[in-house]
Formats: sequence, C-alpha cells, structure tokens
Amino acid sequence: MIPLRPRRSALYMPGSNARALEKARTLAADTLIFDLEDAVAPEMKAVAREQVCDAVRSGDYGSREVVVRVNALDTPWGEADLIAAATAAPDAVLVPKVSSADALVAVGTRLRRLGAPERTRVWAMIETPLAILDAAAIASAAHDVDTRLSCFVMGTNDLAKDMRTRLAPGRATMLPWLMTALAAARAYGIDILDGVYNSLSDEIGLRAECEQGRDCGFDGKTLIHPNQIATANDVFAPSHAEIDAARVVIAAFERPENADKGAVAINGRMVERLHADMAKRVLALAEAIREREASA
Ligand SMILES: CC(C)(COP(=O)(O)OP(=O)(O)OC[C@H]1O[C@@H](n2cnc3c(N)ncnc32)[C@H](O)[C@@H]1OP(=O)(O)O)[C@@H](O)C(=O)NCCC(=O)NCCSC(=O)C[C@H](O)C(=O)O
Ligand SMILES: [Mg+2]
Repeated sequence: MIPLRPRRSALYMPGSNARALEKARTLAADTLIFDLEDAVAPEMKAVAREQVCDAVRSGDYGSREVVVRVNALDTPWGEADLIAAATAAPDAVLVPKVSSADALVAVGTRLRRLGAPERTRVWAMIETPLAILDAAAIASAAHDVDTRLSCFVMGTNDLAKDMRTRLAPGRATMLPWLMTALAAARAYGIDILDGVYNSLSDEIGLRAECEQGRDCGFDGKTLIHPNQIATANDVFAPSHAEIDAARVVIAAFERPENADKGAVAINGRMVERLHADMAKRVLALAEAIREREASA
C-alpha cells in the first residue's frame, strides 16, 4: 500500500498563545500550524518565535505533524523566523502570501544554507490574486528539489480581502479559485488543504464546508479552534461504507475470472481498474489514520 500522511485537520494557533501551544499536545488534529504571521501582533513577534521554536524542539506533539507559519521574507520578521525555524526543524515551514515560484526557491535555498534538515518541507499559502493566476507555475516548483514544496494551503480570508469577495455559504464565488489551486497541486503531485471556517460555534455550517472541500478533492481543512477538529477528522476520513465498498472493488479485480478484464459490473455499476486504484488509496488512507491515532 502507498504510505500516506493524514491531514484531515490542520489547526492554526497564534505562536504568542502559550496556553494554545500547551493544549495542542493533547488535541486530535493531524497537523498543528504554529503561527508567527497574521495571528501575532507586531510587538509579540519575538516572543512568539521563541515560544514556537521551544515547542517544536520539545518533541511533545507525538505523531501530529508540526508546521511553523513564518512571516514573509520581505517583512521585518521573515529572516529571523526562517533562521529560528531552520534550527527548530519542524515538519514544514509554511510561507504566507506566496505569489511566485521564485519566492519558494528563495525560501528553500535559504533553508538549505541555514542547515535545515531535508525532512523539513516547505508549504505555500495560496491567498493572493497572483497566486491563483499563477497557481500551476507555483506548484511546478515542487519539481525543483531546492524548493522542498510539498503542500498548498488555501488562505480564503486573505483571498476574500484582496479579491473584495464576500465569503458566503456555499462559496460559489470562491470555488473557481479553490479548484484552480487544487488542479495545480494535483498536476504536480502535492497535497492541498482547504481554507478556514471563521465561525467558532456553527457545527452545521462547518460540516457543510468540510463536505464541500472533501468533494472538491482537498486532503483536509485548516481550522482555527479545537472544537472544529472532530468534524474535519470525521468528514475527511473514509467512512465505513467507503472502506467496505473499496474492499469489494479490490476483491473483484483479484478474482481469476476478471484477470483479463478492464471493467466489471458491481451492484449494477460499471467499475474499472482506475476505481481499484482509488479503492487502494481509500484503504491506505484509512490505515494511515488508524496508525496516526494509535500513536498520538
Ligand atoms: C479565535 C480564538 C481567539 C478564540 O479563542 P478563545 O476565546 O480563547 O476560545 P475558547 O475560550 O473557546 O477556547 C477554549 C480552549 O481552547 C483553547 N484554544 C482556543 N483556540 C485554540 C487554538 N486555535 N489552538 C489551540 N488551543 C486553542 C483555549 O486556550 C482554551 O483552552 P483552555 O484554557 O483549556 O480552556 C482562538 O481560537 C484562536 O486564536 N484561534 C486561532 C487564530 C489563528 O491562528 N488565526 C490565524 C490563522 S487563520 C488565517 O489567517 C488563514 C489564512 O491565512 C487566510 O488568510 O485565510
Ligand atoms: Mg492569510
């Protein structure tokens, strides 16, 4: 089976909030994003950087993936953030407001010169109009090993701001941009996470947006509050019915009588070998989730 990293739920927290960094050690999120950028006031940037790097170095987050969102390199804090992150060595450094592949090359090159270990990957926020227009070129940076690019993260709040778009239920205006970024990510073989849902207590609205994101093809959703984790984990995991159906499809193509067939009928539906590939991915994801939760 293909090894996969579950990223159903990626919880942001302000790096300046020591209580949140502490609490994250016990939360069920697959991914933790320690923010040094927009969630941190300018006068707290240095404190946040130190707290976040101490937290990363503590190694207290078990099987959760740990990501540090730095300030952009062209801000007063970006260089110091990268230096600190390179030493702390999180699973990934998330770069905000990326609008070109060159910006990622600059970050990847800087991380290498700073001696960041290879396992520290680079993730890119897709949250500017230029990033949407040049999404494929930015994603293609994943083929340049120097960039370390392995994941896109949608920044729907910044996108709405820059586009002057209203965030509305159903996200009709946002969908073309979400799907453009998604196609770019898939074309170059990287993961992609959906943007945040700003309401802290509307579980029905959150679930609907998670389901929309899953149906679009996102690997998971970025979150802002612990009470959003269970919903994202539930929606982005294969359901029992999907796991059972995947087993049926795989078994059908393993039968000797189907060895030379490209398509078979199962319960009145055409099933091709591409569906068996999809079914194997469903099982691999379910297994990866089981392993992550077992070692949390
Ligand atoms: C939105 C919040 C400021 C609300 O915080 P608060 O009022 O403290 O919430 P609660 O009292 O309900 O908190 C209950 C307990 O949970 C802990 N908590 C809260 N939020 C988090 C969190 N994100 N991570 C970890 N722990 C959290 C509280 O400490 C309480 O703990 P306890 O003491 O045990 O009771 C707050 O939720 C928050 O700051 N959220 C994250 C904000 C953030 O990081 N924003 C930046 C990313 S969003 C973005 O910019 C995306 C993108 O760039 C774009 O453009 O779209
Ligand atoms: Mg943003």
